[in-house]
Amino acid sequence: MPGKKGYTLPMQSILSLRGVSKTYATGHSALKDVSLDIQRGEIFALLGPNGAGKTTLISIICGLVRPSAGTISAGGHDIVRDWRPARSLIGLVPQELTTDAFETVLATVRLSRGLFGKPANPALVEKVLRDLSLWEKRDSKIMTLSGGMKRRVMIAKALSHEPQILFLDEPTAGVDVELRRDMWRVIRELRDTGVTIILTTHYLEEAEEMADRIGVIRKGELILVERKQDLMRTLGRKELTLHLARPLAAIPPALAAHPLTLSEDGLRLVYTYTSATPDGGSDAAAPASIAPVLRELAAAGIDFTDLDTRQSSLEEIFVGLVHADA
Ligand SMILES: Nc1ncnc2c1ncn2[C@@H]1O[C@H](COP(=O)(O)OP(=O)(O)OP(=O)(O)O)[C@@H](O)[C@H]1O
Repeated sequence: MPGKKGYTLPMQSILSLRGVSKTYATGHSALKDVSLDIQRGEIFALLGPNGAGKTTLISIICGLVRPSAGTISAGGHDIVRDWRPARSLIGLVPQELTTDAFETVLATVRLSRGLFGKPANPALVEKVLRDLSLWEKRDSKIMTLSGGMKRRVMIAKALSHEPQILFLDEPTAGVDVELRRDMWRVIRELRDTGVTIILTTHYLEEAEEMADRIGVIRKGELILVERKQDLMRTLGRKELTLHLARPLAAIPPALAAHPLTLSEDGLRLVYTYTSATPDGGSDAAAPASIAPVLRELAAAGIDFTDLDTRQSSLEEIFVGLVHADA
């Protein structure tokens, strides 16, 4: 994040990747020269189509897969040279449930803490379970829990050793809408306690709803990292639809310079524009960009009875990015 004088403030970055690449034994190049800084306390969403390299990236950071090149530091510790302190800062909630189904909630979360070599801390385990609304279920066997509860157990396990950075790999895959909202609330609350969150998701709505910043990965390359608002503002397109008072046979030549399309029945004119301003400034300037076309419509004698506007969703932006020259 640029400081007042425009230089970066390394103190704020809790995770730092430099030139990370991974070529699997098959010769497949799954990650190509990825550099990224994650700021303390942010929610970062990593988006990419299937096979883009998201799980590979997370697995490398969590020490499960060795990078072929590059360096990664967590909290200032190199994850290879200094793996123990680096690893203790990181919690991982994997896609698959890997917990023993016959174990109770409490036992499995306690055990996870022990696996990290941390001394028993019943008060902390209780707090984690309470925060995730699992305390009432502490003596239930995992297999008796609902899908949403099982996911919470996975989060509780990852939090049991007090990580500062939490990776969530597809936290709401296959979860119904209500549970997804519930999970979003849980994740936000975690962030509010100071945990830095990095999540991968196929649900664009999830990134749109939750993320402070978004990284898009395609074929192993991190093709874009942006604050969500900036992404939506600079790549988002707006559409102004004018409902005409009288049908038009064609767009008058005087208006040919504008990006206008006419519906087949000649009753709707659609004007597409971006809301970005030349200086990357605020949206306040955006409506000005429709003024000239409205003036010229009036001058051409085209009346309209109604108008509406819509802004593209993150989904549309993402599809555009991932499929551009793919
Ligand atoms: N152990 C491995 N050996 C060889 N190739 C692998 C291995 N693991 C992953 N790959 C390949 O690397 C590429 C990236 O896989 P990865 O699992 O990181 O993608 P992803 O973005 O997480 O996808 P998804 O969204 O489907 O989980 C894929 O082409 C995959 O087939």
